[in-house]
Amino acid sequence: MQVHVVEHPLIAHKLTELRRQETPSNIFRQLTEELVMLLAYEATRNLELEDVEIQTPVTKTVGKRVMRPRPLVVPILRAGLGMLEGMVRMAPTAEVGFLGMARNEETLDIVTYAERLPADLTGRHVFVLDPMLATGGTLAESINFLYQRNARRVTCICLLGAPEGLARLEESHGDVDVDLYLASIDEKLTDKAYIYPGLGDAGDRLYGVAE
Ligand SMILES: O=P(O)(O)OC[C@H]1O[C@H](OP(=O)(O)OP(=O)(O)O)[C@H](O)[C@@H]1O
Ligand SMILES: O=c1cc[nH]c(=O)[nH]1
Ligand SMILES: [Mg+2]
Repeated sequence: MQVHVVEHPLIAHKLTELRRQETPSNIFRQLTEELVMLLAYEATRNLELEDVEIQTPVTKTVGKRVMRPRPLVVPILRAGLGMLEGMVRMAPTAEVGFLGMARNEETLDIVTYAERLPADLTGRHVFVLDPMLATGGTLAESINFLYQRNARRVTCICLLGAPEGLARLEESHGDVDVDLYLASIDEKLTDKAYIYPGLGDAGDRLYGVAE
């Protein structure tokens, strides 16, 4: 797995505002979208291109477009949904699939409660969106799900990661080419498996308290 922490003054500034406990949901959603756009610029750097012939007002010429099959963006519900709009604005040819996963906060087990993905992902470059990589259980489970559908190239975009989660991802998925882009690797996990210093529960901060 290749890990990329994207260092940029705008990312550092926006991330600090996102972490603040007093940042309200509407601003939290806006900052999340902006951060994803900045991360997506880096995370899509290696998208493959193909030639396309076009007509400008002056002449015919050969330009570039993102190679087919189209990239697939997969937000992990709920919190990953907050990253979707920024991502598809940056990658307009992408298709979107959905995975719904929730971490049981007592056992930390992952429940997959929804899926709407193509049956065969052979040859697709898949971009997984989830703001938080804590224990790594959710992302490991998502990559495993995509692997079962024949995906072999997966780029994960997260806002925050914990060292424990990164270590867990490093151990798995030898057969999948995984790139991970993050705005920050935080210090550690708390005893309740929250990212420290973190930003709290991303899903709740985006959408309100679950249950
Ligand atoms: O690395 P892990 O330990 O698996 O934890 C990370 C997961 O926890 C959060 O989702 P949550 O389960 O809270 O669901 P939600 O998005 O619906 O709030 C977050 O968005 C990740 O998906
Ligand atoms: O810090 C954390 C850990 C898991 N999920 C979150 O939303 N936040
Ligand atoms: Mg949550």
